[in-house]
Amino acid sequence: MGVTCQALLRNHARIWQQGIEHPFLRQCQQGTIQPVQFDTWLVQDYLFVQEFTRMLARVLGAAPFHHFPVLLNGLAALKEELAWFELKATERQLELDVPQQSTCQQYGEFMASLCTTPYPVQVTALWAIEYAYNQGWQLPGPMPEPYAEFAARWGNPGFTEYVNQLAQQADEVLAETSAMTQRQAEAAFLRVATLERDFWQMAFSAG
Ligand SMILES: Cc1ncc(CO)c(N)n1
Repeated sequence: MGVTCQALLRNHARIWQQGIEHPFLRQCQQGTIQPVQFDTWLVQDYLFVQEFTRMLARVLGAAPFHHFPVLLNGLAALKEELAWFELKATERQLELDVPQQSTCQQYGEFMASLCTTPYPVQVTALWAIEYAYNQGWQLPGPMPEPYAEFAARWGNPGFTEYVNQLAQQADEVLAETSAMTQRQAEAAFLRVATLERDFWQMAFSAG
């Protein structure tokens, strides 16, 4: 049996769950997260999205042409998302010109390293990164203010549809690739799950 996105989730359910379920998200849903924790996440995630945008641009550069529409939609959405982060930071009076914390830096280095891997590995990692936030922000259930719009950003049906399209594109190329590349895609998936857990923990430990 070849690797598919569903198979990765099934075979690594526990480590995946650790990447998408965290006290940080639970406490957002309960309204008990501390401002310093939330603000640390907000600023570091803005820095993350800058690196993630670079990654998506490189994935586009490696993609077959018929995958362009979905990836270009993703890039356009990130343009809007970066501006939204800047607005949220202004509202909360947060300084965005700060260093990346170690976990954010490690995540950035991982995303940069993907450019030397075959496209099926890159698109699997891309799907996993987006699906982690899609599930992570959705699973706790509706969030109270001021967190509702954060949950809606990654939990909304349009974003869910985008993530499903990424899974389809990943599955298509995974089916045609070598066993070695499939193993590399699996390793990238596991690395995303671990980095996601670490990223929540980084913010949760702030203050
Ligand atoms: C840490 C992290 N993972 C994923 C995304 C996007 O899906 C994000 N904004 N931040």
